Amino acid sequence: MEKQVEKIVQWLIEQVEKAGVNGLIVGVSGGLDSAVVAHLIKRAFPDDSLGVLMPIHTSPANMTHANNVIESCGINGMTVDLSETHEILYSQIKTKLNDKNEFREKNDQLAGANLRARLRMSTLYTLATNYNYLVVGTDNASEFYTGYFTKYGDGGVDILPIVDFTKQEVREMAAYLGVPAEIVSKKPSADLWEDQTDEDEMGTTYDKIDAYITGEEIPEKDKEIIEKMHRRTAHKRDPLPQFKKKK
Ligand SMILES: Nc1ncnc2c1ncn2[C@@H]1O[C@H](COP(=O)(O)OP(=O)(O)OC[C@H]2O[C@@H]([n+]3cccc(C(=O)O)c3)[C@H](O)[C@@H]2O)[C@@H](O)[C@H]1O
Ligand SMILES: Nc1ncnc2c1ncn2[C@@H]1O[C@H](COP(=O)(O)OP(=O)(O)OP(=O)(O)O)[C@@H](O)[C@H]1O
Ligand SMILES: [Mg+2]
Repeated sequence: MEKQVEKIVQWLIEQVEKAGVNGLIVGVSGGLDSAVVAHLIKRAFPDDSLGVLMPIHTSPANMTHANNVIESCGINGMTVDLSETHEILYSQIKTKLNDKNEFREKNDQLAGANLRARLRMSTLYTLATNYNYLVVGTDNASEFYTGYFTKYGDGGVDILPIVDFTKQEVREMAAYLGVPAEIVSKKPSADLWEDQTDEDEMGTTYDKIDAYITGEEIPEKDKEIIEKMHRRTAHKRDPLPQFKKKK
């Protein structure tokens, strides 16, 4: 693990040099993936790394976890509360839709949730411009394969240091890096609505996804769920479709 971490840290330094910027920034949620990334970027840039807490009606427990991450790695921290911004923008959009009688209740939760992720992305890029930093993504291999992220939300980033590691590998890396134990053992959640857990929403487990993408056999039912997610989200990984004047 030590070698692996050293390699990632070196890679982060190279990315910053190549881009000609000053450092790195990440959103810190109190979850596992961002805890690992915060620790990694602090190692790469002790004086030029920033972890940003962006609560949107976030639970006190998650805020405590996020603050514990900032403390455990000693990274510079900042909190930008987006609760009111989210409320104002989403209710303005909903008012417009309701005026036209076109508001679709069944898409309400997902639309509001994806807006959270995109407000966080906008906040990170605003800060990145200020400091001349790159925005670091927290996607792991399991999330990337299944497309379990918001396009241009938490998926809207400059570099992906842990995208080649399964959730289990990220958990092992977290323990090695000194991420607080309660975060290492916590259930993965996008916190996009109350009591959301990734595994409930996906209908399969990270253990199964990890096993599948590393070539192990898993039950047919889980294979189908994972392959369906992978197919449905291909557009998030592929280059943008571009109309060409000439073929
Ligand atoms: N074939 C296609 N070609 C090009 N674009 C296509 C497309 N199909 C949809 N689209 C576009 O993509 C949009 C749908 O994608 P997207 O907006 O991402 O939304 P979608 O994939 O529907 O939802 C995001 C999922 O990621 C999960 N998530 C989000 C954020 C964080 C985390 C976490 O683990 O922390 C998880 C969330 O719980 C939810 O299940 C559509 O509204 C449309 O604009
Ligand atoms: N409240 C928040 N404040 C700051 N960033 C956030 C917040 N919520 C989500 N994010 C950003 O969105 C990313 C995607 O969330 P995701 O839940 O996949 O990762 P995580 O919370 O770090 O780990 P886990 O998947 O184990 O919950 C986070 O890693 C973080 O960068
Ligand atoms: Mg989370």
